Amino acid sequence: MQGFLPPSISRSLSRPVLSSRALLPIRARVCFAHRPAKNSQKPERAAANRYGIKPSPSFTGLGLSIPVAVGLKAFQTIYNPTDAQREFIPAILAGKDVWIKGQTGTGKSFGLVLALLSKENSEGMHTSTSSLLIVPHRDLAYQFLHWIERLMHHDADISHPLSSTVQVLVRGVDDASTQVARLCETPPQIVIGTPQAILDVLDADEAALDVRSLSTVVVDEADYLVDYVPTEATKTKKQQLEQKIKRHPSLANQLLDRIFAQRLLSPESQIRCPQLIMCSATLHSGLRQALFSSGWFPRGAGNISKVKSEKSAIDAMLLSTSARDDTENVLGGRDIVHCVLVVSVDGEVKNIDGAVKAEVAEPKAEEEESGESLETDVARLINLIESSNVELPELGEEVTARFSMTPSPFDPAVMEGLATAFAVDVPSVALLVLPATAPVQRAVYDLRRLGVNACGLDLLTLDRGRAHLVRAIGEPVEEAPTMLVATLASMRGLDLPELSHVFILGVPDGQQKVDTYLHIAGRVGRFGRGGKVISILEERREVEGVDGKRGVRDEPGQLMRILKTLRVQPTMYEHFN
Ligand SMILES: Nc1ncnc2c1ncn2[C@@H]1O[C@H](COP(=O)(O)OP(=O)(O)OP(=O)(O)O)[C@@H](O)[C@H]1O
Repeated sequence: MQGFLPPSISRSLSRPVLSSRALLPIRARVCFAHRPAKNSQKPERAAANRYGIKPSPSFTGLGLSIPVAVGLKAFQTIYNPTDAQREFIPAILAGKDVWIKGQTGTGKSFGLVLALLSKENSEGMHTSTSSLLIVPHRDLAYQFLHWIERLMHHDADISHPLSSTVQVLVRGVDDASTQVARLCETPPQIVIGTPQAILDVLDADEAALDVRSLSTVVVDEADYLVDYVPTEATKTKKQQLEQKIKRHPSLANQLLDRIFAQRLLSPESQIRCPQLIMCSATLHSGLRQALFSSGWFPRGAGNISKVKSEKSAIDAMLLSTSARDDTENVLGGRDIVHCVLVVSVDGEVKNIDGAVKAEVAEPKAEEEESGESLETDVARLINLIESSNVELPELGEEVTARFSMTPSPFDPAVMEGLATAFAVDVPSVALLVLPATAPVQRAVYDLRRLGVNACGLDLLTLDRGRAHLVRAIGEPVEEAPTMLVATLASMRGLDLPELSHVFILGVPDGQQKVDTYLHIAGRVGRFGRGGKVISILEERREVEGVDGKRGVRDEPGQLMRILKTLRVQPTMYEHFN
């Protein structure tokens, strides 16, 4: 890292100036040369002693630092790296620019964390920030924070504060000046933030986060954050998009332009800039072209290690019907079942035409096995409604009062269908994904009134929200099954281990509908687990447009086109046969 530092900062470093890139073979020695003097025990041994175990050689063999490999013991299901992690972790540690593409839920983001923590000195205090991790939304930032806390601060013995390892920059929690003060007081090894919040801090005080001292910049969910023109767009559409991007570049583009400003100014020179890592389940050729011409990478881009992991780590996890390398639309998860429910104008809920019976018999709820049917489900639902807490304390009295007097934007029949499907099938936690601009609180209110234990997805402030990150799979849950409500803008990349069902209201909107569906569906079926994705749609109907013209809205038709691209055949949701 120090190779990039301005002389003033390099001089101020108390530790020896060594390049992590050049010193991979002696990484452990470099990493631990800077532990606090009070601890004379060799850091490798100290870290291993905390658990009385040796870290897995399969992880340390990749160059992960010993404390990180030991910290993995806090994750009781992680024993060996995936093939993809085996490929990209050494590439990152060697300082290469890397693009990582692989199915949802295959450990890309987690592997990134392991690599970033193993770069430079992962223990003790830091003089400047070495890694910047750019994420699309705050909940993903908190998920990364939570992983790092578990990996590096799992033990009361650890003397340095979490804020010296990692800090989060997101809007709506602290203002920029508080964040600046915190960064100056304790420069963390890693900063995780949304583009907007990082730009806010840079505008408030550029020195608080010196981008020239960064050794690594990571963009997670890169295709969501970075501007690009899809190759399949028509010529006119391409021209429109190119102009729009020129006039209004995304915040991530603005941030990356700022970080790589020197290289953009003199592309021919060999100015050393941070290594740049792009990661997503969907890195299309349009984005790859945009990255090649962005100027952020060194000319020629011969240094890029392209890691494409569909076939390697996760052979066992490929959805057999949808592993299509050519379209780049690959669904993670072997056992994801896709269901589509259509709600008619008069409120009837049924499976979409063409849905097939589930191939493998699903585990049946006790009451179904005893011969009871949907009537029992409905009775259970009515019970839930009667016993539900309609005071909605988390929403506040004022909001509750306002909602009780205003009509809901959600179709009541659709919400009822959703509540029934939830009541009859969800054992623990489900996620409801709304369109990007839909009001989350209103959906929570409507669902609560239907007896659903709903709450807005919030991994920061709600204890029970955060609990969903921590709880181990299969751990008994005390509270009633929960429906976490999020929008399309806030679900990318999230990993909630106990999630079994994702409900999608309507058809994913936006430019890349197929990708969006794939990312939503990818919240379940992670790391070999199963799951159900249930879309709830209005039946095809005539609607009046904003211009007063009448048209047809055909949600079932639109969704079937998406599923066809993914080579997915909808499965019957048996409760609605
Ligand atoms: N080597 C491993 N062995 C077992 N489990 C792992 C391993 N690496 C990661 N995991 C687990 O896999 C889950 C998914 O990881 P992660 O969120 O990194 O996937 P992802 O590929 O980034 O997904 P997405 O594309 O949706 O962002 C996490 O619960 C993580 O703890």
